[in-house]
Order: sequence, then structure tokens, then C-alpha cells
Amino acid sequence: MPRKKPFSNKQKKKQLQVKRERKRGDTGSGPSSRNASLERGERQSDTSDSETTDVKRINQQPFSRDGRYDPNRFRLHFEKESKEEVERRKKLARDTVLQPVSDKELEVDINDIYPPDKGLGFPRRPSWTYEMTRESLLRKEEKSYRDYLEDLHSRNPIGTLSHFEHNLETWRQLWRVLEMSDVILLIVDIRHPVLQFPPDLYHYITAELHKQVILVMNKADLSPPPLVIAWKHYMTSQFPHLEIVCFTSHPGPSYSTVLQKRRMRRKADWSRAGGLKDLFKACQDITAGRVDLSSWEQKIQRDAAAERLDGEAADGAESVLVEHQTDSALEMSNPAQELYKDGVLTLGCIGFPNVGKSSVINSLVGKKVVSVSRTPGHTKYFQTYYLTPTVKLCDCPGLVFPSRVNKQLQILAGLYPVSQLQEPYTSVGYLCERTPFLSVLKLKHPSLQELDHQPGQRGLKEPEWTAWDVCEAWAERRGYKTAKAARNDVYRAANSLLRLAIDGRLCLCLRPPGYSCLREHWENHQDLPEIMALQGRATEEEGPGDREDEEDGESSSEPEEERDRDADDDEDGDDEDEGFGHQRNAPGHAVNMFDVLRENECE
Ligand SMILES: Nc1nc2c(ncn2[C@@H]2O[C@H](COP(=O)(O)OP(=O)(O)OP(=O)(O)O)[C@@H](O)[C@H]2O)c(=O)[nH]1
Repeated sequence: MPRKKPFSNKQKKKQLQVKRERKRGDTGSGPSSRNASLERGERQSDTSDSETTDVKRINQQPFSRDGRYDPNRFRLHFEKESKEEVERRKKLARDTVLQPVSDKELEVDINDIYPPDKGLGFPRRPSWTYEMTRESLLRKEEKSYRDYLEDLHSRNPIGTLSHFEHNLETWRQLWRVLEMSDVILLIVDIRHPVLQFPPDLYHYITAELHKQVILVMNKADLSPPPLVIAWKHYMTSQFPHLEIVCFTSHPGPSYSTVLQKRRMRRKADWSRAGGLKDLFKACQDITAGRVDLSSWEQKIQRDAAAERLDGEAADGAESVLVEHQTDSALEMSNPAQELYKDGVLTLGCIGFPNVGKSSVINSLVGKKVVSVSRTPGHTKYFQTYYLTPTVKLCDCPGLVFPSRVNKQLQILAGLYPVSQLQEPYTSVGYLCERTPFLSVLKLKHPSLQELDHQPGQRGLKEPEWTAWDVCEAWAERRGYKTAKAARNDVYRAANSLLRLAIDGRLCLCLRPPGYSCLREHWENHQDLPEIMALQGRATEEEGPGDREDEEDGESSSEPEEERDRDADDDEDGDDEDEGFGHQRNAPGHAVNMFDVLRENECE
């Protein structure tokens, strides 16, 4: 019998994909979202109308055939890194010994991310009149965008800028959403809010458009409560007119451990979000009686009552009117649109990819109306949804603004599709230097694994770790092997570690400047109970059996199942979501996800 050939997951996926494309009748000429990695190494020329630099198109959707709507128009475009740079970083990951960084290094000042003198603005829509033809308007926008990029690059030497969006089509969508919204919900991830809050955007909305911004600090369940409060105070001190609302779409006693064996999947429960009332109150203050928001208030009360009764959202959440926007809506819209037109409050949800914009919309509505995914850049085209007859929500594709943030940190903040990274190892190194990875991941150094086979050679000295060693050890622990030579698959291990961090299972939270000095103050702050209630966390001391969804008694030291799949998967293909906040470590012991941070703090 001929020997069975090893067949990797990747190959299997590719095979399925080709099959699907054949079924659809595609000739295979265009890359799809899942095989974009095939493009790796291939130098792309600039085909988009307005790009001046060499860009890598990522996170593509399957190509459509001629004459049809092209979903790829809105895919992420990031500047392409040179092969040499990628190789240099790989070498760095192999050679550099990891050194834990001090607490101070986790403190980040917004002015270091967006230095005011570096021209880190975002592209503006040039002025236009109704006399202009569509073509001349588009040309003008393209020229203005090229000028913007030139100016940006002239003020920021090569290598100093973060990855940022190079697709003008996506910026056009932001322009439109800003124009049509009365109040802007700028959504950020609480773990690193300053990375995702471009001051220029805030000033543009408030000073030029004369509209209000509500900063929604989302994913509050992923941060220690004192840090949530500290960030809130820091942002208020920097932007005194900003309304701030803490929010979570997945409240509950977070979290599973990294090494959890069992994974629970259950239907996403969009009716349990924390922060709904605060958001309503903020809008009520801003509109000051100019819009009748009573239907929204009633909806919140109705949903809360239904949730108390049987854990289900009220029936009223069933019908949601969706408005699909056309291209012409993007082009000839009036920037000075009248506020609260027809007595309707339009809330524009904007922010970086993956911060949870779609989840916030689903939570407000109380059911899934927008697709949610771990893949950044999933939302491609803006749409509006009527929450009630007088409140309209507008979802916008995620946009990465230019900044001076380190690229490794950007990746850990979840804005780049992990499966398409050419070099994930230095990001793993960045993470490990900021988290007590050894105690959390329970790794064995690769050199000790070799010594296991040579008794008598052990116990000499604690080995030093490089990022590459961490990936090797994780591959060994998880049994990731390459298909051909059955060696440890370090690339897959690196991706897996990055996903754990992005999902919040390996907890890396930045802190506002001065946090360490004032830690006691924040840890005893009077607002703590309020934040904990919002997070859906009862007291830390909650006893065994107090919560639902008890895990069975399986040991947490067993490797988990395939939680960190190879591809950045969609969460809602089957209308299910991860069981956030409902996993447990051992019987009767809710896992404290913030252990990671605390251990780090104690070092
Ligand atoms: N723990 C936690 N995860 C969240 C929360 N909100 C969203 N997520 C997760 O974050 C990821 C991104 O959520 P989306 O709602 O798709 O984010 P988005 O901003 O619309 O993303 P783009 O489509 O890339 O612009 C998904 O994996 C969500 O499950 C939250 O409040 N808590």
C-alpha cells in the first residue's frame, strides 16, 4: 500500500477553497480572502486610483465577476514591507534575548502616539459644488489624497509611521458617515484607547463639523476595573469636552485561562451588554430635547425586563429597518447636513478595525443585525439601522489612522489580520516582554526538551528565551507540526499566541501616564463598584456555584482544543459567539483573567 502523504490544515483549506470557487464558477484568477497569503512576496504595483506607495492588499473578499459590485474595493490596504525588513526582524526574533520591561513602559502618552507636530491627520474630503461632474469630483478627491500622502511621508521618515489605511475608498466611507451622523460614537478598545483615538479626528468633528463625540471605551470586560477608571480620567483630562461611556458587549466574569481545555460555544447574547443606559444618557444630554428619545428609553426598559424574565431580548428587537447605501450616496452628499433631520438622531459608529463597532450596534439593537468577526476589516461598507423610529445607527468600516505607534503593538491591538502576517515573531517577543508568559503558558525551553533525552545534563542554568524559543516551545506544547518534515510549526505557534493576546486571553493592557504612582488611588476609587457592575462581575470573592455555566472538573493544565484556529475566522457564520465570561478554570474557581497583569505588576 502506498504511504499516506501528510496533508496539512492549510492544504486542506486551500483545497476546499478551490472547490468552492469552482462551484461558484470563478476561474480562479482572483485571490480570495483566505488565500491572500499567496500574494506574500509578490510585489504589487499601484493599481488603485490614488495610491502613491507600494501597498499590500489584505483581507480580500472573493472576486466578483465583471460588471458586478466589487466587494474588494473596500479591503484593507497597508504599505508593503520589504523582504529585507521582514528577514531582519525574523533574525531579531531568533537572536534577541527577551527582557521583561518595567511597569513604566506600559504607560503610554497620547502625544507619543500622535505627536502634534508630525502632521498625523487624516485625509479630508476636498470642497465641491453641485456644478462639478462626478468624474471631476472623484479626480479632485484622488489628487487631494495623493497630496495628503506626500505631505505625511515628507514629515515622517520611512519606518517611523505605523501601518495605516491606504484605500481611499474606505476613507470616502468615513467622510460620508461623518457627514450624515449627528453624534459620533468613536469606539476604542479599553486595553489601548490612546492607540485608537486620533486627536485630529476629534478636533475635526468638534471644531469643523460642530458635532459631538462620544468616546465609547469598549471591551471593558477585558480590563482590570481600576485601569478602566484611570483611562477614563486620563482621556477627560486630555479632551475635556469629550463624553465618555464605558461599554462591553460581552459582560460576565471574564475569562478562561490560556490553557483551558474546554471551550464553550453558545449563542451570542446581545441583550446583556453593559453601558447601554450610559450611552442613552449621553445622547440625551447632547440632544437636549431636540429629538424625542422616549422610544429608545422604552426599548431599553423593555429589553431589560425581558432579560430579567427569561434571558431573551424583547420581541420588539425583531424588526430592524436596514438602509443599504448606494455609491451615489457616497459621492454627492452635503457635508453641512441639517442636524437631527426629520426628528431622527443618527449615531455614526466609527473607529479602528476590530474595536467592536459592529458588536456595539448589535448590543444596542439587542440582536445580531451586523456580522461580527475576529478578522480586522470585516465591515466593508457602511449601512444604517433603525434602532427605533427616532434613532438611526450607522456602521462604518474600520479605519487605521497614521500614527507613530510601534508596529508590533499595532498587531497585538488586533488591527492586522494575523493569518496574513509575514513576520509574527517580533510581535510575540513584544508581548512576552510585557506579560509573565512563562507562568501563564507553562512552557519548557526547547533546549531543555533536548536535554530530556540526555539524562545527567540537566539543572545547570535557567535558559534564556528568545521570541523564537517561545514559539517553538508553544508549538511543542500544542503539537503544531509542519506537514512535510514534522518539525515544530513555529509560524502557526506565533499566530496562535498573537490571537490569544488579541482575544484578551493573554492580557496586555496599556496604562495611562502616571498609573503606577497612583495605583493605590485607582484601586480604591469610589467608581469601582459601578465599573464592576458594568463588566458583569460580581465581587471577586464570589463563591463556588454562584454562577451559571459551571465547567466540569477538567484540569486547566491540559492544552486547550483548537481555540486559536489558523485563519482569522468569522464568529457568526453559525450565529454563535465565543462564550465570553462563562468559562471556568477549575470547579468553583472563576478564573481571574487579570492575573496576568497582576503578576507582571508584582515583578
Ligand atoms: N471581550 C470582548 N470582545 C468583544 C467585545 N466587542 C467585540 N468583541 C470582539 O471583538 C472582535 C471584533 O468585533 P467586531 O464587532 O466585529 O468589531 P468591528 O469594529 O466591527 O470590526 P471591523 O469589521 O474590523 O471594523 C470580535 O471577536 C468580537 O467578539 C466586548 O465588549 N468584549
